[in-house]
Amino acid sequence: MYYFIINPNSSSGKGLLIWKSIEPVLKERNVDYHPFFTKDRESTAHLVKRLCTEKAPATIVAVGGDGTVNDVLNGLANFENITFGYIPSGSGNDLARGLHLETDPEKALERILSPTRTESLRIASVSTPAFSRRFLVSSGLGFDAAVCEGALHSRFKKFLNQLHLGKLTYTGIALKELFLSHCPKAKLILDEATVVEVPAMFFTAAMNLPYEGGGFQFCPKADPKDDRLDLILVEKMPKLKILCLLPTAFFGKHTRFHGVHIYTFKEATLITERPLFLHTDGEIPGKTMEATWRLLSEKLSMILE
Ligand SMILES: Nc1ncnc2c1ncn2[C@@H]1O[C@H](COP(=O)(O)OP(=O)(O)OP(=O)(O)O)[C@@H](O)[C@H]1O
Repeated sequence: MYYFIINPNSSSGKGLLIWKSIEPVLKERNVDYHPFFTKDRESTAHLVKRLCTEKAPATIVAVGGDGTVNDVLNGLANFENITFGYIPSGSGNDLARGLHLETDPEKALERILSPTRTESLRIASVSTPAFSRRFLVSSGLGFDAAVCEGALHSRFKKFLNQLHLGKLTYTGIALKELFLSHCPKAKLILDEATVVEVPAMFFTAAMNLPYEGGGFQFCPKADPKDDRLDLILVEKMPKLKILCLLPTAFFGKHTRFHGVHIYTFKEATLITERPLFLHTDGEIPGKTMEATWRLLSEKLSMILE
């Protein structure tokens, strides 16, 4: 049985249009399926948890952006009896980019119905004193999360999405945040062994896949099939230098800049001198002064081709 979890409002309504274009294929092919439309983060996770416990074995298919996948991931249980498929309909689409997934909805559906490659992917979590969330793509603290927070409330996002220029939302907000950003003192502890003191931190992101923020290849070697997470830490640097650095990150060439550090780890804790926004796959669960990222033992069986 296929359970489709559809965020109709992903990418300003594109999710619903995509669903309307693929549902006739399911009917035509007499596929056993059940659609659910999401409302918000909590109810999606709750629904997925119920499906995993009551309906497994099953294939759960998310139709939405990276945030919708994150909401589904946070409800998943009974991993060994669940197969996961994804039809991308977001504006950032870093999950699809990182896994080289098909983005054409009908072709993506075809792959899910007749898969030729399903792989076990590592998933990760972030814990703060106030909350915990799983993530599949990345989770960051500082500038990248402030950009996500800005995009969630952007008046221009809908307009730009309609012009298929959703990525520009992030670029515009990134420029604004760059000039507003204050870089706090921070301490990074890697695998309970290495301590890195950072006099002024621009942002830090733990990454399971190479891209975040709509195509920034911040950790080019991040791989959800290996046993480690990658982490990028960018120190405070002149704003002009950041403006030169960010475009190079689209090609993963930013790592040559002085002040950019890449680490790999199984567990890392970041402590900052004041609360900063934290994101998980582009969604903002809150602000925190302390975050611990770690790889989880559960593996997600995901249809890739
Ligand atoms: N029916 C709904 N209406 C409005 N918002 C919803 C609905 N269902 C879920 N959401 C919210 O949408 C968020 C996820 O959006 P998603 O990331 O999938 O799309 P997007 O923001 O358009 O894409 P991207 O992250 O790629 O920019 C969820 O965290 C949830 O809070």
